[in-house]
Order: sequence, then structure tokens, then C-alpha cells
Amino acid sequence: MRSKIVAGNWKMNLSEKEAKELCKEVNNMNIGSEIEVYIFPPMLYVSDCKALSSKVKVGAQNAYPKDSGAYTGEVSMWQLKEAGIDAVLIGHSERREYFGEDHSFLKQKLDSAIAHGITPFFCCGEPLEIRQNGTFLSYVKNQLEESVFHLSATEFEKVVLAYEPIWAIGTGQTATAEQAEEMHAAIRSWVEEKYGKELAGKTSVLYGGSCNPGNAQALFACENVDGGLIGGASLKAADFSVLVAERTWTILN
Ligand SMILES: O=C(CO)COP(=O)(O)O
Repeated sequence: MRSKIVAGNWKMNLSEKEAKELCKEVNNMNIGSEIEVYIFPPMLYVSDCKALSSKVKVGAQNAYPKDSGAYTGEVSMWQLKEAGIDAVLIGHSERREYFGEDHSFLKQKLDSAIAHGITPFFCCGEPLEIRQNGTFLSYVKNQLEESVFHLSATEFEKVVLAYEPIWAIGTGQTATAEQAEEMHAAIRSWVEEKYGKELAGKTSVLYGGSCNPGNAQALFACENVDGGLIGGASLKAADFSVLVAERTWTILN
């Protein structure tokens, strides 16, 4: 069946020392037998974290879609691959909002990640006004149609999807299990329409947005929620260790 994944997006936090320390702590956690764990440290630390990681996979929060050239300040997917990095975040709402990343740019990033064999975690999710006006399903469907559904089935197979409602990110206002399941089931149905039942059944769809030890069990127990993309709670070893623990996944399942 599909992979169950807990991924920590550290965003632009931690000193080098703190990042290495947290990386070691995550690698020493008691991780559930069927759970894959990823960390996404700031770019500066990805290689160090990769070197310190045994059972945990390491991804970058960003990368540029061209392989090399005059793109001052950027790091390419190709360079990440050369450095042994496993995954990359694409389409996070913070990059869409603060760095103007649009559908067509995200599409290029996705193509480049796949071409280089890096696992893309493609993020989608609606802002508060779209949640409130009730058009959130079509909003998220459009994000996938614009940047993801051009992929062939063989390419799409490599993608991990993450639903992160913007109103839940860093706000403490988590989506309820019902809200998450409604969206995740819809996402899986669109994947099925496009790529068929078998591939839809194999696609991991993670939830992100104020996920923490207090609400993770209810979210992870939803049929179509295959784990979490965790911000704030991934910076605290004590919290993150609960999210990756076997018992968080087994009690309600
Ligand atoms: O943006 C997120 C993960 O990518 C979620 O962040 P929080 O868990 O801090 O809400």
C-alpha cells in the first residue's frame, strides 16, 4: 500500500549547532516500523544533516529548476541530487506568497525534481477566504491541474502530495479530521480520475497545518490522510517523537 510519512519542515529556523543536534535526536527516535521520516532543514544544513542521518531521509525546502548557470543565489535540483539529498518541497504556500512562485514555475520545479530522481513533496491548500466562501475543493483541484496533472503516470508515481490549508499553518487552528478527510478524499478521487485507481491508492497525501501531538492521532487515523508535513512541532524533539511513534499510528487505526 502507500507509504505513511511524517516530515518535518524546519523552515528558516535553528542555528547550525541546533540543526545538527535536532537531526541527531530525530535519527535516534523510536520510529514506527512502517513510517518513513523526512526532515527538511534550511538549505545551509542539508548536507550536514544528510551526513548525520541513518534512518531519516533529508530534503531541501526549495531548489531551482535549471541545472546550472547564472542564477545567483539559487541551488539546483541537480546539485541536490549530486549531494545525495532525497527530497524537495515544491509549492509551499510561503513560497507562493512571499516569493511569487506561480503554477507554471512550480510545474518546472516538479519536472526538474522528477528528472533528477528527487522525491517532490508537492504542497497545495487554500487561503481562509476560499475556505469561507466554500470553493476550497475547486481551488485545490485547480492547483493540482495547473502544476501536477501534466505528469505521466510513471512520473506522478514519484510525487508525494501535501494538503496544507493556509489558514491552519502556524495559527494553531488545525483542520478538523472531517475537514482534512474531505479534502484528502477529494484529492485522491482527482488522482484516480487522472491516473486510475491503482496509482491513486498508492499516492501518499500528507496533512500539514498546526499538526501536533494533541491532534495528530485523529488526523492520521483518517482513511485518506497518510501522515503529516509538520512545521512548529517538528522543531521540538519531544513533540516530533510523538508524531513518528508507532502508538500514534496504531491506537486509532
Ligand atoms: O507549513 C507547515 C509545514 O510545511 C505547517 O506548519 P505548522 O505545523 O507550524 O503549522
